Amino acid sequence: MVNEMTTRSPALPQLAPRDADSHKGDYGRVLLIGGSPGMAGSISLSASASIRSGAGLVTVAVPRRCLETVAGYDRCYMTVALPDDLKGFYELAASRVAQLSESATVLGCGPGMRTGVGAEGIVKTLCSQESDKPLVFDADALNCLSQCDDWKSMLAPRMILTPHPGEWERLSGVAASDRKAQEAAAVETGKATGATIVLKGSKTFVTDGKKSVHNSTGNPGMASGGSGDVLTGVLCGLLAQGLAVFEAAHLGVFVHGRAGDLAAESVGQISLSASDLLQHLPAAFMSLSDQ
Ligand SMILES: NC(=O)C1=CN([C@@H]2O[C@H](COP(=O)(O)OP(=O)(O)OC[C@H]3O[C@@H](n4cnc5c(N)ncnc54)[C@H](O)[C@@H]3O)[C@@H](O)[C@H]2O)[C@@H](O)CC1
Ligand SMILES: Nc1ncnc2c1ncn2[C@@H]1O[C@H](COP(=O)(O)OP(=O)(O)O)[C@@H](O)[C@H]1O
Ligand SMILES: [Mg+2]
Repeated sequence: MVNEMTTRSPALPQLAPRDADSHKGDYGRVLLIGGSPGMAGSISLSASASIRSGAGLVTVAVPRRCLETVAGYDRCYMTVALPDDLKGFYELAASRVAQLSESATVLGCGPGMRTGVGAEGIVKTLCSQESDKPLVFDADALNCLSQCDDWKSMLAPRMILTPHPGEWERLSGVAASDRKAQEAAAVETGKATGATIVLKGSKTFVTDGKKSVHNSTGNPGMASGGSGDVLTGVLCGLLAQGLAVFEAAHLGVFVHGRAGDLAAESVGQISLSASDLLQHLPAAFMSLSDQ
């Protein structure tokens, strides 16, 4: 059980107003790593969401075979091709990721990446970096972590993990059907590692072991492929603007759900797609000043 006495539920964080003479360099450089043949759209959704969430510059690193596809989805991010084979990232991709991450201020990894040797190498490389750079792990980055016996020892306070209940079951060993036990495991993991866990669902739970909050926005129209990929990008965008790790997660899930609620008003829950979430992020951010 999540103990109300041991975790605090904080107020919704805010982004600071932009200085009139600020420039893109002031709003962070996001590097997103993921995608594979057949799942090129997932990492593109993340990257577009980072841009819509205020990141100054966004670069997407994808398997070489996906580069043109991903580049064709959106003109606003940059793309980098990594070594690949037919299944996704090749082993040599990890050292290239290490180089690329030097010039990034925020890292996001996992959507559509698959779980081969190359992907595992990337996850291990990112975890082993001596760095304070915020790092978001989603989808197949979490599945790669779950294949490491010592995955908890690889976590650090700079990290946000965004599992859905199936992914959290793979990691924590707690059944997806037992929501309360899954939330308790998230609190324990936050306490033990300092990482922030975003346990997704209809009332997404955010915890770093000291502070916890249940999200109040969102609707079942968001139960559609790619919704979580968008969240990954939103979180990276907020981190790029300097929000602290837990605060970015708290505000990110709220804005993401608000975009879903605005999208549902526009297209209905049945037709709502992850692309609609992207389109409604601007109105969701504008609505924050009404809070
Ligand atoms: N357009 C794209 O290219 C897309 C690619 N995607 C990628 O597809 C790969 C596989 O991800 P999936 O999440 O589909 O596959 P998973 O096998 O991780 O998750 C699906 C299973 O997890 C469990 N689960 C999920 N949500 C749950 C919930 N709320 N409550 C209980 N159980 C739940 C269920 O057992 C479900 O069958 C990832 O790399 C992901 O990023 C998806 O994001 C969909 C869109
Ligand atoms: N019934 C629901 N109510 C509110 N939000 C939901 C609901 N179903 C899904 N979502 C949200 O949609 C996202 C789904 O994430 P995920 O399962 O990772 O999707 P994908 O991997 O397809 O992108 C999460 O942010 C989750 O909170
Ligand atoms: Mg997902």
